[in-house]
Amino acid sequence: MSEARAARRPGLPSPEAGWALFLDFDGTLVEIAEHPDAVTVPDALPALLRALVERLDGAVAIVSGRDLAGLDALLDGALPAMAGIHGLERRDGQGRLYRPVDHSERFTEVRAALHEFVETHPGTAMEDKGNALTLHYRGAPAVAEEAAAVMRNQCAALGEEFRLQPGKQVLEIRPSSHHKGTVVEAFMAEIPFRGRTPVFIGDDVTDEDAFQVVNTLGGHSIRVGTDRPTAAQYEIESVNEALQWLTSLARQLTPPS
Ligand SMILES: O=P(O)(O)OC[C@H]1O[C@H](O[C@H]2O[C@H](CO)[C@@H](O)[C@H](O)[C@H]2O)[C@H](O)[C@@H](O)[C@@H]1O
Repeated sequence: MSEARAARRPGLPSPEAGWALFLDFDGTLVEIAEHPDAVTVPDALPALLRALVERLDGAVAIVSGRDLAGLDALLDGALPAMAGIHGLERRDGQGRLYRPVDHSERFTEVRAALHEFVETHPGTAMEDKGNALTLHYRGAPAVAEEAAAVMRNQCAALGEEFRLQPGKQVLEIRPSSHHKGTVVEAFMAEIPFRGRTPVFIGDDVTDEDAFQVVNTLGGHSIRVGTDRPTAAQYEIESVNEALQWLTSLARQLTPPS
């Protein structure tokens, strides 16, 4: 999906008990760090997420590019509903796991090429998620164009079933079949999300697919960051602002009696 600019709305939407809340992870709930393993999860975050799950009758999901195992470890298993690798793995509100495709065997040559690239380009790193291969260059920003050329060539060799997903100093090759927009659609077709108003908060290019689906469904899309055009209807400045808003949301929604 392309990045369309949405009509910007002032402030943020007023909390409603009928919301279904979808949250990106890196750059939204935690600050970006030098390396994926170096993120600091705020001490209060797992408890905040559990409170939101309680207040919204379970209709809260993390929708991330990371894998589920990594997210569970970072968030102390706070949430039943989560999607990892941009929807290539998904756990529903009842804890059922979906892994709709398994293309990991298709990556043998790409894996080898990326191993060679990171060995010869200090500061770069490869993240192997099985169904997606990620090349990080935050530690070597000067190689951005070279990294992009390698990833473009490798992705093209795999064919149209695969797409190259850029992100914050990261490039990822993954199947085109699933993205954050299809994740939101899948959750919204199921209890406890069905019939609610979707609200998505994210920061990166990969979140644009979800913003567009949420806009189409009559929900609220919120981007963390103001540095580029976005399909999101609302913008906030920072992770800190996102966490403060979520904290006030949990306070304003009535706890079950
Ligand atoms: O969809 P998200 O939850 O935002 O995940 C997107 C990617 O996040 C991670 O990479 C990003 O965060 C790292 C830690 O702050 C940072 O070092 C890196 O430069 C960022 O691109 C994660 O490692 C990726 O697998 C996710 O796809």
